[in-house]
Amino acid sequence: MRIIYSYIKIYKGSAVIALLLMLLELVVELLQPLIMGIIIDRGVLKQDLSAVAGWGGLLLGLSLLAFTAGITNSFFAANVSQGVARDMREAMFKRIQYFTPAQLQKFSLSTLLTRMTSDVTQLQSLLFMAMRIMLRAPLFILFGLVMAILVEPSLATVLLLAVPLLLGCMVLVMVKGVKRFRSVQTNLDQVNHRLRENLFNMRLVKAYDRGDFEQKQFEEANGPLQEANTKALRLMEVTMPMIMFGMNMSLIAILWLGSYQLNGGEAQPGEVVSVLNYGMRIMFSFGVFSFLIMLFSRGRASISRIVSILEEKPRNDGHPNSSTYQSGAVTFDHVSFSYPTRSEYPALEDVSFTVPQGKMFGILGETGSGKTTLAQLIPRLYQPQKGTISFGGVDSQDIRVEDLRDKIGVVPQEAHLFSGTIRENLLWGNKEGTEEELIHSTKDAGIYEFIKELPHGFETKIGQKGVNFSGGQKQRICIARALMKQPDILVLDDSTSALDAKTESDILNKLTDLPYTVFIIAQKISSVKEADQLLLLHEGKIEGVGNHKELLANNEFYQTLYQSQQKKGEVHYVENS
Ligand SMILES: Nc1ncnc2c1ncn2[C@@H]1O[C@H](COP(=O)(O)OP(=O)(O)OP(=O)(O)O)[C@@H](O)[C@H]1O
Repeated sequence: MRIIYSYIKIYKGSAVIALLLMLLELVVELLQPLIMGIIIDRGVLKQDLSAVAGWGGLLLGLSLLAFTAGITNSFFAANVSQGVARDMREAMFKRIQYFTPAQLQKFSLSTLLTRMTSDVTQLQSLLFMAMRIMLRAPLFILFGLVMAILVEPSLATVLLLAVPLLLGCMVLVMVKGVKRFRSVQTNLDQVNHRLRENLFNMRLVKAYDRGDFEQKQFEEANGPLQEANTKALRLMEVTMPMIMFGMNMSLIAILWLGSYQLNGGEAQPGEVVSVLNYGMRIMFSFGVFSFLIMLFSRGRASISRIVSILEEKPRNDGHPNSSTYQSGAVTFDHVSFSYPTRSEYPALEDVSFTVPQGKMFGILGETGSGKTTLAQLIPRLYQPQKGTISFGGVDSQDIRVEDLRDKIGVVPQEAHLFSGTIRENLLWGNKEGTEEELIHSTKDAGIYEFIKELPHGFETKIGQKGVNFSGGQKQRICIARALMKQPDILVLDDSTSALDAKTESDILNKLTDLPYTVFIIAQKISSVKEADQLLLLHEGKIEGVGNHKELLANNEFYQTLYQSQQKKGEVHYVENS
């Protein structure tokens, strides 16, 4: 809650004005039944028209004041609630940008989306209502009771008995409500998850004609959401009539008791009307209160989901006495790593090697052998549990993560392009990049000729997820994007897999001429054969290090791999070229 308060504090001025205006409305509301009683006793019953006009005028004036206060209160309440919601979305977005992959794995993408949209909207409504009516309803119940006691204590006893009983019921409802509304939001996560996955993979769904299956999956997520919603709202549906019944009974009791007192001359008609009026308004406040409890229960569930994102600790940016990054010479020294979700299984075990600045380092291994894991440790997306990774002799832990990543260009396994133009995508790697650099990078990535032939060249629009380009074209644009950064270290994670052998070999030849340290991960020997050094990985452990010739002569693992790939023809092109 303290975090939420720190966001509200920014709008302290508006929030205080809104609350003061709300209190003004409350005071007027509390005075209205009293004045009505006075009009009846002093004006109507005594047939004193001037008293009716005087007190009636006061009532009208106060109503106008409350009306103006209400409108102004809405304005300030909206200012605070919308401002806080905007700031919170921004803060969450910022925090997510600095999430480590482990933190991203902890919160699924769908839950992040729900939290940043639906949960923040819930909080926004809660804040608005808090400043508009949330405090007014309970305060009216409390002070309405006090006023009723002041007007006619014996009649007010009925309310004094009924109100605490009904309040107790409401608190119980609130406790249950928080749990049920939390379940609504969790189910909403599931619906968003299914929706997102389906929309992102629509082409695959169509190709496999799995529309019906997907529909079923969606219904399986949508059904529980409806059930959770119904369950949460049922609580309100049952509570409201119960409260209304309790309050109506109290009003009947007041009327009954009032008629006795009137007959006995112990109370004035105006006093009975006043207490009855307070009772009716308290009943109305209970109605508002139960709606607010629903909002509050839902809002509380949302707040805890928002806060858990904001409370995630930012990544470790290295030690305070950070050394500066020196060079692209990379050393892994007895590195072992397990993913947080599979801590018992080492994805990498005791991996040691050194790559001098400007050399090409190939990483080979069967699927699941730890190649991508190794690549992710280089820009410090994960931290190894054992061993050290150093750059130019400086421990990566001592280098500020921004400095480190600034020097590393990564082309991930999945070629992802953002919607926008080709130019925008390339400049994403280096927003200050010149036209010359764009041409250079795209030429090195073997995609310049293709872009030049497009009717709009670099200004060609890329559809969502790059739908209007082939897999190989996307891979080459992604390589060019990394080259635009002019990094010291380039990490290509199986990024040439969709290219034909000739294009692949042309690009790799270009890369050898560049002064970068290149890590190239591949499944095929042909993709990495020209590398200065090759690292063979098997189940997270090193099976050998050396160049192609050395490994072919001395390493049994490599020989077997080579022979099996030769049979499939996967190394032929480069062998013969
Ligand atoms: N985020 C993750 N959480 C838990 N385990 C993971 C995660 N990513 C990978 N692994 C596991 O770590 C091991 C190494 O995976 P990695 O992705 O590094 O293999 P790879 O050699 O790159 O495989 P491929 O060639 O198929 O991409 C595998 O057993 C994999 O199941």
